[in-house]
Amino acid sequence: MSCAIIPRPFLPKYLCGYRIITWASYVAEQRERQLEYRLSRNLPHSLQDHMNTLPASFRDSDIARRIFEAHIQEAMINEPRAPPIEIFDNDIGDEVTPRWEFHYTNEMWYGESVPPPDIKRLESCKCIGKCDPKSGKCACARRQLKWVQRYIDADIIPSTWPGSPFVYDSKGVLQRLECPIFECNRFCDCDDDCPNRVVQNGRKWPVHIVRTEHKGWGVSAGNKKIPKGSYLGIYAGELLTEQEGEERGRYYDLYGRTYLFSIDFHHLKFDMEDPEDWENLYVVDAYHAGNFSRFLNHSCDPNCKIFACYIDDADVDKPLLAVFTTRDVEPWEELCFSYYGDIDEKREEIEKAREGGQELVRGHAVYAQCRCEASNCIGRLFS
Ligand SMILES: C[S@@+](CC[C@H](N)C(=O)[O-])C[C@H]1O[C@@H](n2cnc3c(N)ncnc32)[C@H](O)[C@@H]1O
Repeated sequence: MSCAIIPRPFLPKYLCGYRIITWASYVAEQRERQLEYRLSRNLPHSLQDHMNTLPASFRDSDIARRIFEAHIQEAMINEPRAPPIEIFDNDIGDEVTPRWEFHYTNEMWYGESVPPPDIKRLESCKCIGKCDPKSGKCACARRQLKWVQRYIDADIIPSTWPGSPFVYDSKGVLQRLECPIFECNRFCDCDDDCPNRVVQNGRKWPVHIVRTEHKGWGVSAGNKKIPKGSYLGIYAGELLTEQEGEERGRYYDLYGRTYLFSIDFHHLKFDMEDPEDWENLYVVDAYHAGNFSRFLNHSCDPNCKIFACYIDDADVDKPLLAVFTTRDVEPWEELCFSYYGDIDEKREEIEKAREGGQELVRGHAVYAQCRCEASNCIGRLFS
């Protein structure tokens, strides 16, 4: 614990009547303040409302497409190195833009009864410049290693690992494709270009929103190959309690389209005697608010995955959902993740049910035929 900052009462110091402000005193004060965060009840909707009053001929015009792209660009203010996102005209279907039904945002919007980010309990490192994960002194490296170790103990990942305790290499490429990610945070002493700051520094790879043949809108890579382990963006949206997610889910199921993501990562169940007893606390809903990642379709042979990523909230139940590639992606290839999490586990579950004479088919519109076209497709969505 020698490097972790442990919150303690902070007593300001004075010199000749002037208050002395140091980085340590600044951090101590900031910890006592509430981090500004967005409330889902304040989601803007005037642009969508306005567009929806205009005739369909305008909404289906190139001007509408440009307005949508400008709306996206506006939300990219915290991603200075992110290439612009185009709504790609690939001549599939009639829609020129996605429906004007959501606010484009890269942020999380907190729903009713969701606690604000817990910054008081954040552990932070005291590294100078870039963190040296092998020094043994970096509190963030030690915290990451502690979680990696739990995966090793649970036999989920091999115990031999030639890399550093961080899950990223020195260029910010994700090396460990199984564990949650613990990045350095706002109270760490290290620089902004520390190799343990990737998600917080934003997307760098080009992606586009495209029409697909059978799955509505989707996301494709741009004109560059994207290497395995590259960060693409967070699955942004409203952070809701499980109860609210369930209520909304009932409508989405009937409607046949859902943007709900349950925060039920493996590591959250580690302390449970029986993981079946575990109860989900939060979900992310990208229906009314979200970014390009709300258009990521499901594939039974995915090239992306969503990882739990912790930055400025010490509450382990409220990670950011960070999308990374899990293999090299060709230029213009569609980007997809598995809506089932571990698709092989799901495949086994379906096989077992079939052997037992059961079919896991449910009634609502959302349990549709999977159109991912993978050779090992399991056949249905959300079954
Ligand atoms: C998170 S949204 C993805 C974006 C969506 N395609 C759109 O146009 O907004 C999830 C919905 O996309 C469709 N979808 C995603 N993956 C699919 C697949 N493999 N096969 C068929 N439909 C899919 C389903 O309607 C699903 O409810």
